[in-house]
Amino acid sequence: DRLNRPAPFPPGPPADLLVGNVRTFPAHDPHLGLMELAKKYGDVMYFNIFGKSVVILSSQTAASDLLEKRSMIYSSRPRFMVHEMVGWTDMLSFLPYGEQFHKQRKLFQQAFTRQGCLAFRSSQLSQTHLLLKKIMQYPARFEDHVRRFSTAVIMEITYGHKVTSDDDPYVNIAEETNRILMKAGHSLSIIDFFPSLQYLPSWLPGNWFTRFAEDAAPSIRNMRDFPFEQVRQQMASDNATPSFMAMHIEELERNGGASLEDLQILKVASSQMYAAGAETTWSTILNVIVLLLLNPEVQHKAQTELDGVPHCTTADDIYCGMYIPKGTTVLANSTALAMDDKVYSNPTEFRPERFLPPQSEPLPVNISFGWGRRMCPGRHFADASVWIVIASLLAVFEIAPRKNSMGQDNIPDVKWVSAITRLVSVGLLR
Ligand code: HEM
Repeated sequence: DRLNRPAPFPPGPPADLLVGNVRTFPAHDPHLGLMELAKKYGDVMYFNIFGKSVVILSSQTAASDLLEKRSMIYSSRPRFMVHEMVGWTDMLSFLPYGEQFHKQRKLFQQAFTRQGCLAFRSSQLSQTHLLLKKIMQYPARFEDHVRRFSTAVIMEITYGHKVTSDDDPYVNIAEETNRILMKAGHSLSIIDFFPSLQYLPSWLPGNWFTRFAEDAAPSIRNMRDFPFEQVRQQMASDNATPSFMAMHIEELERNGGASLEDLQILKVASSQMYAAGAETTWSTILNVIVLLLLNPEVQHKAQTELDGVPHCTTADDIYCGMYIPKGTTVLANSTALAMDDKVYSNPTEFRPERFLPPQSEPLPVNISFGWGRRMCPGRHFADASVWIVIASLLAVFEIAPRKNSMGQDNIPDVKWVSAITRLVSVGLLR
């Protein structure tokens, strides 16, 4: 096999005979473990996990060279069996590079251009006002208010639905889907390596994925069908509020009618909006609040960005003399990129002015929003949500720890947990 390879694999820890790097791939806090390993093995590291190739990129140069400049062949996604079992493979985030990917991505790109996002500004502003009011009334529950803000904005722009109560059917359905998404995760599980395990009966101990798939499928169908039916009914009775879904249905009808396939793609793309846009936005806002509160001791613990969403290659490639085979899972480790002291001076220090002249350190746009043809299509919208909320909070409130009975600052013990993003664990700030 080694003789047939056009170049050696990138360097990486030694592999065991059958299982490859299963023992040497960091299992806990992989973003930190991989950052350590990169010091020894370099910016482009190779792992073999049960025969599957995984490449970890640990510098902005390598990530940009491959995921941006060669995005023609680095823009697919690895297959996740758990997603296939719950019927989730048609969601843009998980689609392999190809026709379906282009169709769905186009819906996002049409709606979320820098200019197009202005249509959503009034919803972002009115929800921000509501957020400020809620924080004023119940400051101890600010995490709940921020979560509610992100969800409400997404529901309003996607379906034209205004969230008015804590027991909102759209929110309940969306939170149920979020729970499923968090459980399914973005990482490979044992059935990705041994797909036949999916056919084992669900009662078998350890076979959580079959039971999970059975439980999750109805919620996912509901998340797609319920809001769609509501918008269709509102459009039929002429009282639909402008939204991503209504806008695309109108456009399809103007262009000669919507086929069942068009409508299915639209339903899936709309339901993806909550999955991709809610937690990412609230965790970014909460992390900034916590950084402002705790500055300067603990900031290095926070990672507002995703730990990285895996890409997958669709052709063999050679990079700097290293062979990266077709079908390799390629992941840029955001933590290693953000903490690179060749790019950022004292990277663990929370110093936002580092991005302004005279230092003008590079903005971490790709670290936060991803790369090449898979870069986050909601980035202009998300950027505006975070900016409006943080600027408004700073204008109205002072973010400071509460005092204890002795009048001293009660510094909370903040922990970050891994979900879609790494986020402040809910409840710890109360
Ligand atoms: C602060 C908030 C957000 C952050 C940090 C964020 C970050 C990301 C990242 C890192 C990716 C993966 C890119 C890659 O594979 O290279 C992604 C994908 C995606 N994001 Fe966002 N995002 C945010 C908000 C949003 C919002 C509000 C929406 C929708 C309105 C959205 C829609 C999507 C979609 C649909 C994808 C999948 C794209 C694809 O696979 O082609 N995101 N996002």
